[in-house]
Amino acid sequence: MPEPILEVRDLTVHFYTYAGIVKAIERVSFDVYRGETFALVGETGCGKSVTSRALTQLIESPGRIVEGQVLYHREDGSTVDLLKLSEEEIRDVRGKEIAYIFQDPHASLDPLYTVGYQIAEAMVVHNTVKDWKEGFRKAVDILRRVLIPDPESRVKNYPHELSGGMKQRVVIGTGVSNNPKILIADEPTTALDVTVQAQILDLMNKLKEEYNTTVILITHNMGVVAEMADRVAVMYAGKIVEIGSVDQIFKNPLHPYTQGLLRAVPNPMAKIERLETIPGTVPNLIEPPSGCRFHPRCPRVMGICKEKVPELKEMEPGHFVACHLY
Ligand SMILES: Nc1ncnc2c1ncn2[C@@H]1O[C@H](COP(=O)(O)OP(=O)(O)OP(=O)(O)O)[C@@H](O)[C@H]1O
Repeated sequence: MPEPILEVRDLTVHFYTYAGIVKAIERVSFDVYRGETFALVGETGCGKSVTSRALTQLIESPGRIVEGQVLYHREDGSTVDLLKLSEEEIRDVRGKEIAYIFQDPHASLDPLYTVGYQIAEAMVVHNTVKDWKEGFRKAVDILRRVLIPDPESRVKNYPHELSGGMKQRVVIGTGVSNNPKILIADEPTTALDVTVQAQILDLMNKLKEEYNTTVILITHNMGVVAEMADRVAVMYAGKIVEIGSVDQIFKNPLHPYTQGLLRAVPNPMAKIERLETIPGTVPNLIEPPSGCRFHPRCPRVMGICKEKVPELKEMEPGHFVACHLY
């Protein structure tokens, strides 16, 4: 049996805005297993980023409500609910045990400091090195680890002296500097050129193998999922509609939304019929559709879909779907 490192239960995030309450994610539940790459996929605005940020209390808007549980199982056998930790405790978890890589490397690095300083700082702040001197020495090793050529001189560069791909390598290096147990990568390659994207994905796979890090990958790109992930959760309008292994999702997608997503990408593994698009647009999350949130766009909609919210059901071992068809 795979061992969960995270158990997310009924995670809900609402934002109070002038226009109304945005129900960004609603009772989202999933497990992440130790050492796997778990992908969260779905269209823009479906709640991938909110979910990943909520895991470590990174939702900072003043009018937000966060409910549910995020159980984190440490290697020593202890378990904590990350949503219950104090600000100081969760700050220590972030960066040390659970690190983030965000989409835009330009925004993740401070233009005023050298890359060596920024990598060293991540270690000094969390006391994983004894002083700045050790931090700078390790920063060179980290640049080497993320395959930056000539790390001894690059460590003294400012971010503007590096290409986009190199910057994202530095961001990844900062992320892994404290050997985190979980790395949360939110669209880590979206802002980069296609050729550089492949290199960054290769690098992440290599680091994951080397350090047995668990990776949570946020992406809207099913091609990236096929290449990187072990398991996948498909999100639609703030709900998880399907969870399964990459094979289950690509070879036997059950939810009409998952089937639509796969049709939208060239996908040699899928056996499904190819239609061109999913008609319609993503719903407004202030007044989401009743019942199944996908029903207004669903080609197989039935009467019950408008009335009843479908729960996730296990259709084969490890393959869950929330759809009234099943
Ligand atoms: N601070 C906020 N206040 C109000 N609504 C918000 C806030 N942050 C996010 N949302 C809303 O929550 C929903 C989910 O957003 P989220 O960023 O998680 O989507 P996403 O799937 O990650 O999209 P993308 O791929 O574009 O990043 C969206 O409707 C978004 O507008």
